[in-house]
Amino acid sequence: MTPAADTRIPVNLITGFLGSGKTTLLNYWVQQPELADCAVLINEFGSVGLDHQLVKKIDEQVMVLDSGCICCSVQGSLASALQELFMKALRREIKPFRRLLIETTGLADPAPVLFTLRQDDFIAQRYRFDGTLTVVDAEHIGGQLARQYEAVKQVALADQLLISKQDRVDADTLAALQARLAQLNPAAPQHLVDHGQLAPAVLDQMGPYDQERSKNVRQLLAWLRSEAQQLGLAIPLRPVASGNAPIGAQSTPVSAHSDITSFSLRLGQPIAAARLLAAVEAIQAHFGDSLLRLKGIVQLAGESQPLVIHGVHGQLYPLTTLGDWPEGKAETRLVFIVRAAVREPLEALFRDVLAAPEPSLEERLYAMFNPAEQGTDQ
Ligand SMILES: Nc1nc2c(ncn2[C@@H]2O[C@H](COP(=O)(O)OP(=O)(O)OP(=O)(O)O)[C@@H](O)[C@H]2O)c(=O)[nH]1
Repeated sequence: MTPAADTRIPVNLITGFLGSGKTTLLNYWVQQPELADCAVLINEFGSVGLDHQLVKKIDEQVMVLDSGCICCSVQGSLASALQELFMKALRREIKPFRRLLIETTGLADPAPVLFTLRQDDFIAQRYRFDGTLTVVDAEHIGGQLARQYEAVKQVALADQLLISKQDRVDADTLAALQARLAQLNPAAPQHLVDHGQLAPAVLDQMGPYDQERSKNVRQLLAWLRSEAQQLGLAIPLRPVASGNAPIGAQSTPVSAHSDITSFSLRLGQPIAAARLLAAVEAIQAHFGDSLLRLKGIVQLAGESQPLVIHGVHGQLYPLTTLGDWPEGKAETRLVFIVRAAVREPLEALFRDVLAAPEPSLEERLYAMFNPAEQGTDQ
């Protein structure tokens, strides 16, 4: 079939490690007129989905798949979600869409998702895979490539590499990163993305998806495995996919990312800004690299608007405002993605610092003039 005669809906995967900037890019894209007729499917790691609340244009075109990570436990749910979207558009329950963007979890392996798109007959007849865009965090990717096999695979399987957070690194670091990415994936063009801003025209440079290249995926994966073994990276075991669980159904969380876990906190009372920052600083200081990601919606004392908090490893980003409270409910909802080994002590420390009484003025002055004594009590 020639590309022009192919009327199937193009599907793009937007992948990239935890906190790399996928939702920020999607937020920009869903507001661009060129992408007015696209649908978005967001998959999240963890029990509490937040990303779909953070994509500004929340309407029926944005669908969340939160029953697990699509690369491991919920390939059946992915197939159901794709079917449901298609049937809803057919019944005019949602606007017909001409492109589908799937945001994977930050830990996803793109390969099984590609497999689902090709193997399910219903889907293969209605959707065509149109390539993977991998968002790469200029500041953190070096450490992620060294420690996480998922990050290496996301880069290696990309059709286009989108480098975010260039503002956080110097020119030499950026040049070294670009050379490293070219070494890992010489075929993928690289684009710089500034706070999510990238012209959606990159999507036109994708297709037609190179069938020859996709045949080489197996070869590429075999090469990656041997590279990873040499580098001493843990290769996640791939579990058997569970059946056709409906979207949002509670399925037993089977995950290939077994050394990583998530937990969430909901707090009904407003939090003092100083307490929240102290709690975040404490877990960042004590658990460093084991804290992969923190994100959430926060109800700060004295603030009527919801605020969005983002942390990636030891980095905390400036708080931003969100228009409305999700589901009209004012409460703090925080999601942590951490190495399983530290989950309990990290959660306990966070709760303890959050619940601690406000320091007195004397204590604050003392801490200010004796900074060396800070953080040495653990
Ligand atoms: N300085 C800077 N910050 C950025 C840039 N792009 C994204 N961010 C920030 O990085 C943080 C994480 O961005 P997200 O878009 O939520 O990342 P994500 O990949 O969707 O995260 P997960 O879904 O948890 O994997 C947010 O605070 C963003 O504002 C950028 O180009 N520069």
